[in-house]
Amino acid sequence: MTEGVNVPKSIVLIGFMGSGKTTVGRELHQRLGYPLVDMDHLIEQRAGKPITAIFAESGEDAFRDMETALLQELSAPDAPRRIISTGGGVVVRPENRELLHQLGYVVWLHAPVDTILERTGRNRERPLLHTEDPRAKIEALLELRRPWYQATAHQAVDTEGLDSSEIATGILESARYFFTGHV
Ligand SMILES: Nc1ncnc2c1ncn2[C@@H]1O[C@H](COP(=O)(O)OP(=O)(O)O)[C@@H](O)[C@H]1O
Ligand SMILES: O=C(O)C1=C[C@@H](OP(=O)(O)O)[C@@H](O)[C@H](O)C1
Ligand SMILES: [Mg+2]
Repeated sequence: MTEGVNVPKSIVLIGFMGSGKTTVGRELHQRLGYPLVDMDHLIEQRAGKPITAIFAESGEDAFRDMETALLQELSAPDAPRRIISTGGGVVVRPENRELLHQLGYVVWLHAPVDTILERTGRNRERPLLHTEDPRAKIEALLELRRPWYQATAHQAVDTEGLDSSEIATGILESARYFFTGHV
């Protein structure tokens, strides 16, 4: 059997909190019509509570277990082609990085720290940034995670100064080559 024949490749968005994964995922979903899975939203829906409550009541490890279980589910051989928006910490586990890479065309959205700080400051949805010094936390996590984003992604996109429509167009232009094999 030719490798990958029964595993339709999805478009997978990775990157730090506030890089635009949820927003660009919606844009790609609208353009392509592929089903959208926003992992955070699905986890919240299934748990019946927001991520802040999952972290507070069960801890970060329990949330990471939910992410890994969901990635395994999304990797089923009969899965449809999808748009998948991940949470920013999905790359911390090596088994997740492997699963992400197998799932399809992986795009790393990134943005400067000031932009991340501004975008994530708009609400209190991200428990890891409920700290005295969110900038220092962002810088420390970015330092740790950057190599994992880089190693997992097929494409990196600097989102600074671009709106979600422009970002989606850039992704689709490059994804075309990945899916068709033609340059
Ligand atoms: N390219 C962009 N330009 C300006 N604002 C953006 C962009 N992408 C996302 N945002 C805004 O930044 C915030 C975080 O975006 P979101 O899509 O939730 O990021 P993520 O899912 O990566 O954490 C939201 O308020 C969103 O509207
Ligand atoms: O970076 C992280 O570890 C997290 C990112 C969040 O998703 P977004 O990247 O969509 O904000 C969410 O999964 C959770 O708060 C943990
Ligand atoms: Mg998101």
